[in-house]
Amino acid sequence: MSIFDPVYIGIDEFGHPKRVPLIERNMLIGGEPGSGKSGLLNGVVAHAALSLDCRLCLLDGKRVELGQWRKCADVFVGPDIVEANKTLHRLQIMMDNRYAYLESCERRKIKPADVFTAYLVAIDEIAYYSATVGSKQQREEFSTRLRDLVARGRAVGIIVVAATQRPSSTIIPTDLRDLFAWRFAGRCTNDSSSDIVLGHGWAQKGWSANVISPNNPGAGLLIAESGSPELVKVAFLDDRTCAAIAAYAATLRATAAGMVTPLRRPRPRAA
Ligand SMILES: Nc1ncnc2c1ncn2[C@@H]1O[C@H](COP(=O)(O)OP(=O)(O)OP(=O)(O)O)[C@@H](O)[C@H]1O
Repeated sequence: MSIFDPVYIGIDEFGHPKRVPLIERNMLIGGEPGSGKSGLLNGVVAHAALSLDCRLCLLDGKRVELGQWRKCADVFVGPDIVEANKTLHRLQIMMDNRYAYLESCERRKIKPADVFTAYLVAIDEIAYYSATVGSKQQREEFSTRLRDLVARGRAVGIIVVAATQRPSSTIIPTDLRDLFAWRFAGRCTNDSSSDIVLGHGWAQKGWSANVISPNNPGAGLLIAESGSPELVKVAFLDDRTCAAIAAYAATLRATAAGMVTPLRRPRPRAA
């Protein structure tokens, strides 16, 4: 698999597979607790983990939402704001170096099989780092660094996929929201939370994630940069499936890095 391939996320209203291109794009996932955000986030991380042309950087304040992918990741940050800020800073330095390289080659963006690898930066619960833990200064530092990565990372292969169960204007200001090419709103507690994820005015036009049944987790409205929302049901990977994919992806990665010998088929015996 490749991170340049569209990522399978579930099915649309007609039952057709829904795939979204993620390279050179970011994704925002919002919705109330239990609406199915982790399902989508895990599906995206699974695709990236199985893509050897993508490296993973995971931030998860709860540790357990993305914890299973730890063995496939370059970096895993738990509930530690200092580590989270350090990690985003390192990504910014890498981003600047990549831009310097592109400039020197007179190129504008990453291409398949490039000299540098794409990075998926997956964050479960932006609000944990941007509004809950640490000092005001540390939270602001996190928000500023994240905004920079979302704004400038795309062309150099840095893909940010971030989830929040608190879609409010303080957590996701409009100017940050608009930088996410893909936005998914699982069930939201009111029209205004739904608009904060999808964009202002969609609830008034009849597109509100507030009308999604609480008994239908994984269903939500997906919108692309310049499109209209569409109803999708995201795929759900249970714990066992995630663990199995993560173990397989970790072996693939170790094999590609030459750390373990690939399993060979036994040779047929001579007659
Ligand atoms: N696509 C789906 N199909 C069927 N069931 C689902 C789907 N997505 C989620 N669920 C069910 O809903 C439960 C909650 O989903 P999930 O953990 O993804 O929600 P969440 O929005 O991430 O919640 P939280 O914000 O509390 O982390 C899951 O444990 C699962 O049982």
